[in-house]
Amino acid sequence: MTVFDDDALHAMLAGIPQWSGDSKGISRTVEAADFRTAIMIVDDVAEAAEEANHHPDIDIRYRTLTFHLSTHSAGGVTSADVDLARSIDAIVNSHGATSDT
Ligand SMILES: C[C@H](O)[C@H](O)[C@H]1CNC2=NC(N)=NC(=O)C2=N1
Repeated sequence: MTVFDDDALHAMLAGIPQWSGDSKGISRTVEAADFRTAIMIVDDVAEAAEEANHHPDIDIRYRTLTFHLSTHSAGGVTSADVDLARSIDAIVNSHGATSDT
């Protein structure tokens, strides 16, 4: 899988504006209504990750979740990360969570 260089990544990030990062990895932090909702989001993301065979690193702090995406095997950010970012955005939206800014 092709790793995005800085220019390509910058262009990709324009399509997933809630994500930021660099060529090593991208991340997004969200805040859920409560801890249970945060864990439900993690559970749904786990399903999406298994389906895609592509897995995020997830940091859980009470109701704040941070998702980190990179393609370990490729050593950078690839289209698999951008695809999973879009899936995570949809899941987060479906649970009414918002970006923690
Ligand atoms: C064997 C299996 O396909 C690999 O280990 C997959 C699983 N999930 C993965 N997830 C991520 N983020 N990067 C990978 O390189 C990766 N590799």
